[in-house]
Amino acid sequence: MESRIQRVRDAFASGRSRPLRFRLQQLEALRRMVQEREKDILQAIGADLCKSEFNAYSQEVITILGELDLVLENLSEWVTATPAKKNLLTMLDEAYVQPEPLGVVLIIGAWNYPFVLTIQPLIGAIAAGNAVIIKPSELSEKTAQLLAKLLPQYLDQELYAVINGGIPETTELLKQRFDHILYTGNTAVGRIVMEAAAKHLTPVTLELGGKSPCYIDTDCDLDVACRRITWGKYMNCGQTCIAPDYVLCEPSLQHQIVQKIKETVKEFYGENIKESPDYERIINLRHFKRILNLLEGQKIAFGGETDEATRYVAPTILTDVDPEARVMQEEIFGPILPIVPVKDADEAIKFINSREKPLAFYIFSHNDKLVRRMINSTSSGGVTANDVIMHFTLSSLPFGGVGSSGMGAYHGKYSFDTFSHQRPCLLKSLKREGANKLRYPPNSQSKVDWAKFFILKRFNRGKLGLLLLALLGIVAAVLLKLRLRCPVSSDDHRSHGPALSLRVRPDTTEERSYSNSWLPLPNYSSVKQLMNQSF
Ligand SMILES: NC(=O)c1ccc[n+]([C@@H]2O[C@H](COP(=O)([O-])OP(=O)(O)OC[C@H]3O[C@@H](n4cnc5c(N)ncnc54)[C@H](O)[C@@H]3O)[C@@H](O)[C@H]2O)c1
Ligand SMILES: O=CCCCCCCCCCCCCCCCCCCCCC(=O)O
Repeated sequence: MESRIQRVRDAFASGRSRPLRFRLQQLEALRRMVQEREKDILQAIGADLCKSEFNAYSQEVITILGELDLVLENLSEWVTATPAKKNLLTMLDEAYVQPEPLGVVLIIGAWNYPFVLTIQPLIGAIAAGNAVIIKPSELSEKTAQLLAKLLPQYLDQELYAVINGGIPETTELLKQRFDHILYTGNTAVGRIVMEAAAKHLTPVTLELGGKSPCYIDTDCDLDVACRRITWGKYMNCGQTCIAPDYVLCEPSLQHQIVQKIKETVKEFYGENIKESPDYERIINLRHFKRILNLLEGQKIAFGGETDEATRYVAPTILTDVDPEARVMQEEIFGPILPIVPVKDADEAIKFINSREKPLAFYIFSHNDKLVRRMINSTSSGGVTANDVIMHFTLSSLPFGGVGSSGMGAYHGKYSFDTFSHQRPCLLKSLKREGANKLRYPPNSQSKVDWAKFFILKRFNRGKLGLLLLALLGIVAAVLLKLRLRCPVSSDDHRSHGPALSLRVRPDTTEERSYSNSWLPLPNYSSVKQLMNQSF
């Protein structure tokens, strides 16, 4: 494994992943791969998650094609250095921020959207000029195998490698040094990844999970709310990181919500849900049993049927759920929707804030003020009002968690930024050494005053800076002229001195040794008077 990673590192060191043209070529090749091998991709996802080709295409492939289009269209702009604002000290220099690749990036994917969760970060990492190692989830085995087969056929084989394996391989992988790790998966493993990364001081982006609450207000179109919640909760059999985990609502709404979701489930999946091509299955037996355990002792208002042989769990709703119940302690990641009654929106806010910060928060209400109040009084990775999941699809929004739901973000330009170092560059000339004496020892109050002026002074309008510089130039010229006409001795260069007291060319060797950057230094307070409050 070490030698495999070393090959990727050597390829990065060759510098060929950096030029814009190369990055665009690789991304175009990736797009070709998705288009030419679409059938294989849909079949692999389908086999892993019992997913129809339509669902695999709309939930995974569309996102990737959209991301590729966006990056190919904008990358030339993103790689361009951004000029930085300058202060008086650097007015004549060049200052800019240049994004540069980080190096070798490790992407660890999860099984629930096995294509999107590896390829979307890969797009960002390539766009930013990095070399990449991808470790797909071993639980979505078919997609993992397909990625290992396809990517080398389309991308530079040395720069971008797929390493497959389970916990032992990932553990081994995490012992190596990377320049960034993006991990998607559960919070417990997120800690393991961060700990391993800390040994090498490797920065991490952790895309984790959590219990995403959904508040339904009484002032709300319940029909629409329940349709959207049904879609987002039962899509992929509830195995979506940003699925609404549970509903908070006033007790009077509970019954109506159950009825409306029940009707929608029938509309979406038909009388026999098991037969519906749109309804997926639980990934494996371990997760199936875990979900079954969550039902124990709960009031099932709808659904609840299960079939171990096919890992089928029906769309299920639990009512009057006790906040202390097990189903309210861990992320459900399955098609079970608990409803926890709360008195009002304030109680819902308190409830949310008393728990770990979720990955998503959903609010359904006609009341725009309430929506904004709830957003402002809670914290979560992302928020969508009057819908669910959809913030994931907007690549102009950063996607990521906060607190225990993760750190860092990606998607669109945010991916590019995540995998880039924003390198500050200041290009000075070797001229104007005279002016630089202000920062060289020995220091004095006058120098401090000047430094304060140059660094702290704020100007209301941009052009005033230039005007000030011109004015300073004039002042310096006048002072220089004065000095030439009447050289005055100042024996204490640390004193403030009277107005317009001037430094003279040093006489002693000792003085010369620190003064070879000699220039007249006007007294700050006198010049300040000249400039005074006009800026
Ligand atoms: N924030 C997001 O974008 C996002 C997306 C999808 C899933 N998730 C979250 O992920 C969780 C579900 O995924 P999962 O964790 O079951 O996926 P998983 O089992 O596929 O694990 C994720 C990755 O971690 C690796 N891994 C597992 N155990 C490990 C260990 N002990 N040491 C090192 N590596 C290890 C796996 O090989 C895999 O590549 C949920 O909590 C869900 O909310 C988050
Ligand atoms: O587990 C974590 C990763 C989550 C991945 C989730 C992927 C989900 C992708 C969903 C894609 C849905 C695509 C639907 C596209 C068509 C929708 C058209 C809606 C029009 C809406 C118009 C409006 O005004 O709202």
